[in-house]
Amino acid sequence: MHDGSGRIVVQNLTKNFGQVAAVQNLSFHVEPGSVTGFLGPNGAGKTTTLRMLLGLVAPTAGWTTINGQPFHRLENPARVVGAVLEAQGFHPSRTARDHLRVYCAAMGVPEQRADEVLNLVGLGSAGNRAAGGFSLGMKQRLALATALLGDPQVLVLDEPANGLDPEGIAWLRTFLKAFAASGRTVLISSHLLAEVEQTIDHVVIISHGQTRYNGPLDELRKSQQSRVIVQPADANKLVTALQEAEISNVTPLPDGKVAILGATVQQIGDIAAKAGVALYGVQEEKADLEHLFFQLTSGQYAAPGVPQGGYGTPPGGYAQPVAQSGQAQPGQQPYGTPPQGYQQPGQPGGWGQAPQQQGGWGAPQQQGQPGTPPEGWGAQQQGQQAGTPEGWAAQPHQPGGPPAPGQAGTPEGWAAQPHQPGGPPAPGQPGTPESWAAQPHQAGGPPAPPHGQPSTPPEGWAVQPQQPGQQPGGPPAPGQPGQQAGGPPAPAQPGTPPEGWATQPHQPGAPEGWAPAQQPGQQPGMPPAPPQGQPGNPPDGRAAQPQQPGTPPEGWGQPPAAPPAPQPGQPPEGWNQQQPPNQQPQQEQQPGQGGVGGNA
Ligand SMILES: Nc1ncnc2c1ncn2[C@@H]1O[C@H](COP(=O)(O)OP(=O)(O)OP(=O)(O)O)[C@@H](O)[C@H]1O
Repeated sequence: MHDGSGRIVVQNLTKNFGQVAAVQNLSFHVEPGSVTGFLGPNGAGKTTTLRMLLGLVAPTAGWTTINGQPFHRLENPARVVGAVLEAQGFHPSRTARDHLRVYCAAMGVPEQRADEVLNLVGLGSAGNRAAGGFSLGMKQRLALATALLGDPQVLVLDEPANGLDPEGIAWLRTFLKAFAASGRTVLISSHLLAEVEQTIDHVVIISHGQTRYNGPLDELRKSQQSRVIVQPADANKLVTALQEAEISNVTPLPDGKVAILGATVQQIGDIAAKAGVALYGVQEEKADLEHLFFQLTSGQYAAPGVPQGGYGTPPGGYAQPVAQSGQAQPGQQPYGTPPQGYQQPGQPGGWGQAPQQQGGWGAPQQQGQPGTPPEGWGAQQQGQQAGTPEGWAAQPHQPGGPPAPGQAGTPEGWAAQPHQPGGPPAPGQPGTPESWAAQPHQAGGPPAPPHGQPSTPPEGWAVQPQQPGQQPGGPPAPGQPGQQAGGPPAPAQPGTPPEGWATQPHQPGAPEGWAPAQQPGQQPGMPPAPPQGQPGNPPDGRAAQPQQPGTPPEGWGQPPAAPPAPQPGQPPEGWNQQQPPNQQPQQEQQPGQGGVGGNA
């Protein structure tokens, strides 16, 4: 259940990689209806922050929510968040259309959605081309198309303009503005303010993992005073006259000119005239946001010669983003026209339009009712979600696996059986399947433990004995580098299953040689089933309750009733002081199940 707000909250977020403090006590909000730029120089901590937001990396401290929920607790993530962290990993020989069809199948959206999003991002005419031959900019578009498949409410894009040509950047700008104008939320990162300046309304600037500015871009602009440079006949006389007029921020320059802050051209002209000083030239220098960006972020890998100071200080404090009101409804705003280069001939409709709601998958997002079990806690514990690609919805998996995208048999790399939740990546890629993003928590499964807090566990989670490889106070054993959240850890050795993954006969869709060590009878995403013949013998820590239609299966207690949506500054739902009833204690999690997949 989530509050449907489209709001992103990052609160006191901290991430240390050993001695490297990648993110330090970062807090900001991103509101729907606007495009927020997440800016900082290389190594500032942007990607790490986004990875924590998407449940790919466990924070050392603090928390993040989308729609009032940690990512791993979103019931239908791909309908809520579309994310692109890197536009890589496409199967090189798979066509763009087939790439998207694979995701359509797993998400349970109609196949024609693949063509819709191809057209939307201007790749309509390239749908039959193998993604391996795509340029970087085309890969960016394909990654964006993948993120849009679920018609998400929130878009999170890491350096989306990377590789785009000027026309592509202009198109992306129009697209994102229209997307936000339809009442949705857009968060884009960049290390170049100039690249996104015309796209964003709000800006969060970080450096060294810390917030330097958070607020409307206009306020940042206004905070910068213009500087007036004059060339007087007598610089000393003018400086004296200006100081007598209480304009004290006056700097004589080596070339005889005078730089003045805090006065208009007209004021300076009047004072000069009164003092009898001729002016041979007057030049007003408008505040340069790029310059300010350097000021705010200088010091972190700053190159020599980076301009320093001179334009006044940025506004004090960190302004809170302003909530938008009177926003347009989704679908109201056209997204503009993609560049001609990738336009699908003969397809005037379908793009230039906001994503349309479509029956079956485009219906308004279901809002759970307080006091009712969250989706997936019904009598049927079917439809557990496979590991989730970036921007994927936690849609029930198709029985028998995803349909073949235009090929006989199963799509390459896909198992012809329900995917194991949190199981090995499917699409035939060693390590990570293309564009897969985190889906740590399985819909309908026991809530995954929230990210750890330093020294104290997240509220609502009892202190559990530390697991091997687990961060102190953190979530269950972290994965290996290259692991996708929701997926298995990357094997340490080729051919060796990662810890917690038993070597088993190869299963279709699973990386060769290893398979999740799932217990017999265990439901995907659920704790081990009670032993046969022992009805009512629930897993440890779960209350035995008679099964009712529409209630959790036998042996499962009622899920906790949803408390009110968290307020800013408050921890998200489920982070209560007490361990919620029926939530699986951390040490009971099965390997590869639930849990945050990123390397903590
Ligand atoms: N898995 C990791 N292990 C160790 N250090 C890491 C890891 N991931 C990130 N870091 C470090 O954390 C810091 C922040 O990195 P991050 O990638 O978040 O920065 P960024 O702002 O996205 O940079 P860029 O603009 O270059 O992409 C860097 O010092 C980086 O080296």
